[in-house]
Amino acid sequence: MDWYKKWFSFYQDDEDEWLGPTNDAVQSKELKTKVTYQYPKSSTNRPLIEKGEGKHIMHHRANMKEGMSDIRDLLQRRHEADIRRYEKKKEKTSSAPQLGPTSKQNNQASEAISNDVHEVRQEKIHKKRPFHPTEIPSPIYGFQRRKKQDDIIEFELTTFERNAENKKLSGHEFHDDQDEIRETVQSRDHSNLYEDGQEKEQITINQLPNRKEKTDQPEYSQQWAATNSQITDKENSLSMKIEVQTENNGDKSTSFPDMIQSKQSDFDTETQDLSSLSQEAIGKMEETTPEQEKNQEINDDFMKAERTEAPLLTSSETAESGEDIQLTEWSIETEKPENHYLQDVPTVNQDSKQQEALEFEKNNQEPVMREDEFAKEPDDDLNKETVTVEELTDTVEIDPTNNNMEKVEAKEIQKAKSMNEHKENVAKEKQSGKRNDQEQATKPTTKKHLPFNVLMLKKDREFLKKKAEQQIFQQMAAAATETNTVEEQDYQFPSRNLLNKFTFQQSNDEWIEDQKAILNNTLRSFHVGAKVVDVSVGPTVTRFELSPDMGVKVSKITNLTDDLKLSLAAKEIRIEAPIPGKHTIGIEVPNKISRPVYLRDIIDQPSFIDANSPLTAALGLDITGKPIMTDIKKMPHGLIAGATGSGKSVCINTFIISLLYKARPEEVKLLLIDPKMVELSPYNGIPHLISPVITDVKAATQALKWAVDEMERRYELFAHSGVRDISKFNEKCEMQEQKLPYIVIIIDELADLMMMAPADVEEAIARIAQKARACGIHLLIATQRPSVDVITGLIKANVPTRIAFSVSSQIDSRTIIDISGAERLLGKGDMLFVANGTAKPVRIQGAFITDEEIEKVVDHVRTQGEPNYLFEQEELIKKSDLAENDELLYEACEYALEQGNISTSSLQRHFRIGYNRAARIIELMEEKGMISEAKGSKPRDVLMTNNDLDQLKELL
Ligand SMILES: Nc1ncnc2c1ncn2[C@@H]1O[C@H](COP(=O)(O)OP(=O)(O)OP(=O)(O)O)[C@@H](O)[C@H]1O
Repeated sequence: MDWYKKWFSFYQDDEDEWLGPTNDAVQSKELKTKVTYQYPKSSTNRPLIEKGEGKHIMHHRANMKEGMSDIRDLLQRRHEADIRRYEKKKEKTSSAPQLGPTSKQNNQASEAISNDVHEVRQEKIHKKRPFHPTEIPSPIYGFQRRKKQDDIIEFELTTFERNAENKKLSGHEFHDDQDEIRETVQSRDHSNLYEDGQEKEQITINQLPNRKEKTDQPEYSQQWAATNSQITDKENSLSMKIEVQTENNGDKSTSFPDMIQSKQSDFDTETQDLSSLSQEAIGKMEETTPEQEKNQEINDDFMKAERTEAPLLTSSETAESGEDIQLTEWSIETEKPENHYLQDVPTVNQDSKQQEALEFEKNNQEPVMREDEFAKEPDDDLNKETVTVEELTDTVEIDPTNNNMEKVEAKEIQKAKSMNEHKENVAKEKQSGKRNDQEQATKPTTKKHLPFNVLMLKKDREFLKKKAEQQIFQQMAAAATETNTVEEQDYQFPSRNLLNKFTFQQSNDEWIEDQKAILNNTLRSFHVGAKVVDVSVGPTVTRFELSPDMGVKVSKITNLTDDLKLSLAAKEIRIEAPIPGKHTIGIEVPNKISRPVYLRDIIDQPSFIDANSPLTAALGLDITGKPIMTDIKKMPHGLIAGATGSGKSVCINTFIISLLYKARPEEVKLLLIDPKMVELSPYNGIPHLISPVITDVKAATQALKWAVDEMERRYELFAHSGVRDISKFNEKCEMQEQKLPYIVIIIDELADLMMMAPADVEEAIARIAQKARACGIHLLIATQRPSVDVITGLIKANVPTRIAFSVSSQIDSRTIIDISGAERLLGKGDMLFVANGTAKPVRIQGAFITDEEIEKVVDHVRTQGEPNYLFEQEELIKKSDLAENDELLYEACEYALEQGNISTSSLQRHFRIGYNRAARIIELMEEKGMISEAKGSKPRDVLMTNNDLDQLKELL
């Protein structure tokens, strides 16, 4: 058997794949192979080399050695050729620069040699693939590199560009046709793709009416319905294929020229395109069926269609591009009677449907995009479409078998679905974009505007803020314009006859003479040299003016207050020593019969009528009977304080009614805050109001904050306008509607506000009192508790005008007007008025107004216009609640709902916040009824539901 082994081993070197019986020689070779190609020791996983591969490598090595010797020879020859060429060149430079035939031959020979060498080298190098330690083979692809996607994309892009160019040249609406077919098929549910073939047939019939039904081939319809969008892509691919075949054949025969001509006369070109597309889609679908025989038949059909293309092209002479060829050939195939798959299919509403498709196409035409921008800026969807076309082309040609076809079709279905979704999105975007066609027309290119500065600097923020505020001011001015113009035209001041007028004539001459005599006698009895020189009879008080002798101290007289009071038998006397501007000391004795002061008495006065300021307010009559009125602009803020029942509310009413008699709604706006809820409520609905009368303390606080913001806005406006105050600003305004109204904020009871939110209220009042004068915002604060915790030093220091009604103690009087005297007032409108800039108070009997009078005036004013409220109380309350809430409140509630219970410590841990904040959040949650009360050391129960959480989210 040795000869047999020798003979066998002789062939073993050449037969790489031979695996014969084992012998020593073979084993030794295999061992050598293993030793030679053992991988270096490392932790890296290496692919195993099988025995057969080792033999391959050995064989390649042997071949490589031979190849290397060849390469060496070729290199040597090439080197020699180079040397000869170099010498030739040298000779040329020295002699005539002409290339003789020999040099050309040499060059050609050398190039041929070099090419041979290069080929051989490439071949050998390709065969040789030595192990490279740094190169880790892929577990899937091994050493073979994965095909780069870029190449595919490049190819696809070039294909797309070519298609786009062809479309541009042909002017056909092929893309729209595809879209239409795709959209009609997309309306079907893709989830039942492989369930009922009959249903899919119906889909095909309904959506593409000119397509012929084929009931004996349900799988074709299934594929058609499943690959709705890919059908058109396949059409493209097949058309491309047929184009190539057409070019190669060069022989284009006409199988059905008559039928083509008849159909061309029936439909226009675009309709034919549409029908041909859909028909070809079915043809394509049929081509992708699992039956190979039918595939062959379909291929035959395509070949026939290809042959029928030639006369149409030659006759029309308009189809210049490949796309045209493609479209036309599908239209021919649609009507082809030889296609036995389509013979029995009836035509359903062909004319009407095609007409609809044509109209739809015309309506959605975008010639500018198609002609100019289509080729320049290809859409992504078109790109994707082209991708699918190429992919489908490959799959159709490569996988003719049934199993492969099914797999490919499944992949195609997935791709088609994804592409359909993309198409839908693109279609929606296009529809929305069509609304702004004109705007887009002004933008020839869709270049993105890239901001050069992406950081928002502080300067930028300030600029934007100022810009926004200016816009707000302009909007406010515009809003005021609308309301003011109407109000100015319609507003009429209330008549003075709406107020009661009483004539009170009473002679107290005897009583005055008696009181005068009593005073003189009393002073004489106390050995004080002074006598009554003048008597001033006021509405409630008569003032006797004493003129002290020389050397008599004023204090001597003032110390006799109680003695005089006793002798006069007066309820209360007040000594004003000395009377400002006089050499006399006044002793104010209450009248025996006091006379009320009505508002009409003040309003009827020429001084009030002639007053220019819209903020003129009537106060009352002084001791001498002189009407006293004040200008709120000059106050500029007032504090009204007095005991209960002293007449504060009446005083405020007279202020408001006076303003209604002097100011138009566009001139003065009122912000009424009435925690007592009943004092100022009659004024609801008048056009002078900024908001309805605010009765809630929280809303009042927010309203004061709004006033502060308004003050700040106005000052910024003045700064922009270059004026210092509101009067100058209003003078500068050319139009009435641009003028700013004065704002009078009246708080009837400050004590309530100070009890609820002392810090916020005091801060707001202080800020308004400090700055708001120039911007036309004025405060009138009334309180019945003139204690230092209500009228704080901060408020007092910024409210210069004080009105003190009767108080119970001298301390309260000092709190209000910094001097005593208010404790000696008689009440019922008896007041001490300390005007801005004056040190001495003036005793005034405040004007009185009845509720009926108020009602009449308010009714009249209400008829003059509707109020234009800037905000409602509810909004303010909501805002206040929001301000009180913590930012983490909602998240904390959510967390509590998830956990089922909540505690301060768990909030601290979860949100990483401090104890104070966590405890405040817990309190807020408890206050809102979200969680239970404290249960000692145990966590609180959660009482809220998901609905509560949703409501809380809406509120926040
Ligand atoms: N100027 C006035 N002339 C005559 N009577 C007056 C005058 N002012 C108040 N009165 C009388 O005093 C009463 C109480 O007045 P008013 O309600 O203004 O007091 P008040 O200080 O507001 O009390 P409260 O703080 O409790 O509301 C009025 O009903 C009225 O009869």
